[in-house]
This record gives sequence, C-alpha cells and structure tokens, in this order.
Amino acid sequence: MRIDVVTIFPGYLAPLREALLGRAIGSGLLDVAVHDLRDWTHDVHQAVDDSPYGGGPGMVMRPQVWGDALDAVLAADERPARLVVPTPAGRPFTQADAHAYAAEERLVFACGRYEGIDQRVVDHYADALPVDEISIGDYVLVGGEVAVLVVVEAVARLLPGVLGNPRSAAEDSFSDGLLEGPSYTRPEVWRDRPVPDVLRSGNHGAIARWRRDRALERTVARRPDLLAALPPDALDKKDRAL
Ligand SMILES: Nc1cc(-c2ccc3ccn(Cc4ccc(CN5CCCCC5)cc4)c3c2)n[nH]1
Repeated sequence: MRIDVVTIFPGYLAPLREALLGRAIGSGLLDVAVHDLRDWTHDVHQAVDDSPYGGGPGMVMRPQVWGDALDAVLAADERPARLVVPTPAGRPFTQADAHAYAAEERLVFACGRYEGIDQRVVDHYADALPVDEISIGDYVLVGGEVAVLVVVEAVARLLPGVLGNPRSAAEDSFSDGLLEGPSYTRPEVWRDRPVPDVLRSGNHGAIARWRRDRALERTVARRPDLLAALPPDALDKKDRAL
C-alpha cells in the first residue's frame, strides 16, 4: 500500500517512521510519502490560507494551492487512490473503515489546518475518485495531522505481515461488537491484588465465559450504544442472564 500525506507540518508525521510502522515501511509492506503543501505555493509569502467568505472566525485554506498539490501527488502514481480528509465535521472513522482502507492500493491524506480547507477541493476531487471526510472523535484538534497518525496506525496494523501476531488484529475489541475485558499477566499477586482465579484454572470453557461476562459488563457500563447496535442473535441466553 502507498500512503501520501499532504500537510504544512511534515514533521508532525515523523512518528510514522518509528517502531511497528517504521518496520512495515522498511520491509516494503507500506510506502509512505509526506509532502509539504507549501511546495505548491508561488507567492513570496507562501500563503496557504485566506479569510472566509461570509465572515466567521479564523482562516480557510485556499483551493488553488491544494489543487496544485493534490494534482501533482495523485499523478505521481498510477494506482487508484482514495482521498481521506480529516475534519471535525466528518463521518466517524470506525474499525470497519480501517478494514476497508486496508484493502485500498493507495490512500492520500489531506491535512487541513486553520478552520479547514475550501469545500470546493473535496467537491472537485469527489468527481474523480472516492473522497472521505472523516472525524476521529467528537473533539476539535488544531489540524488533520494527528487524525492521520491515528488512521494510518489503525489501517497499517491490519496489513498482512505488519503485526507480529495477526491473531490480535482478528480478535480486536469491536470485532465481536463488544469492548474487550480486563487482561492480566505475572506476577500472580501485585500490591495485594491477585489475578482472578479462573484465569489460572486451566478451564478454558470457564475462562471464555468469564472473559465474555467481563466484556459484557464493561460494554454495558461504558458503551451501551455498542449493545444497542448488536444484531439480535449476538447475545445468547447466558449473556442475557448476566
Ligand atoms: N476528529 C477531529 C478532526 C479534527 C480536525 C481535522 C482537520 C482539521 C483542520 C483544521 N482543524 C481545526 C479546526 C478548528 C476549528 C474548526 C471550526 N469548527 C467550528 C464548529 C465547531 C467545531 C470546529 C474546524 C477545524 C482540524 C481539525 N478535529 N477533530
């Protein structure tokens, strides 16, 4: 998979080259190119923003610079691409989106700053390729770069060969619609807190039941919306008895 990121702060994307993702890039599983939007400015001030039509706070990013940048970046590789534009006003990015993006040959991310990018940029490219305006949560960041780090990490870990232990991606929380329950490792007792006995019993049926119960309890307490979204047959009689 090829990933391109266009931003006025290329340094913000440096963490992509660390650790797991750094190894994925090194092993050729992932090809990441970060581009400085200002390379496509032509004025001495390298202006990328201007005042919003209709008034309002802050500045809006100019369409011309983004058009020149995205035309050049898209033309640099013939693989079909999906354009992903983080925004507070986007559709929520989910694990299902991460799986869908992991199947793409190429992702191009447009990182806005200020109050965002002139809407005509998204509208223009939506005539030529799939464009997603996505939010990573109901809070307002200063720009799209952190959202891109989140999305790239969620997608890259799903690529075959990137994770040392592929089972863990397959057994992600949300994969069965519930939050995952608590995890424990050695020592058996830590600061007078023992590991739950069932986990040391070797009784795999009882362990599976206990883990399911803890996942249900946690989901009820923290994410009742996930329960409501479960298909009707997702909870069995024992689940409902909890
Ligand atoms: N999930 C998520 C993604 C982002 C994100 C992504 C991309 C950009 C580009 C710029 N910013 C900053 C910014 C600040 C203020 C506004 C205006 N808006 C007015 C009404 C109330 C909400 C804010 C918009 C954009 C970005 C923020 N934040 N959170």
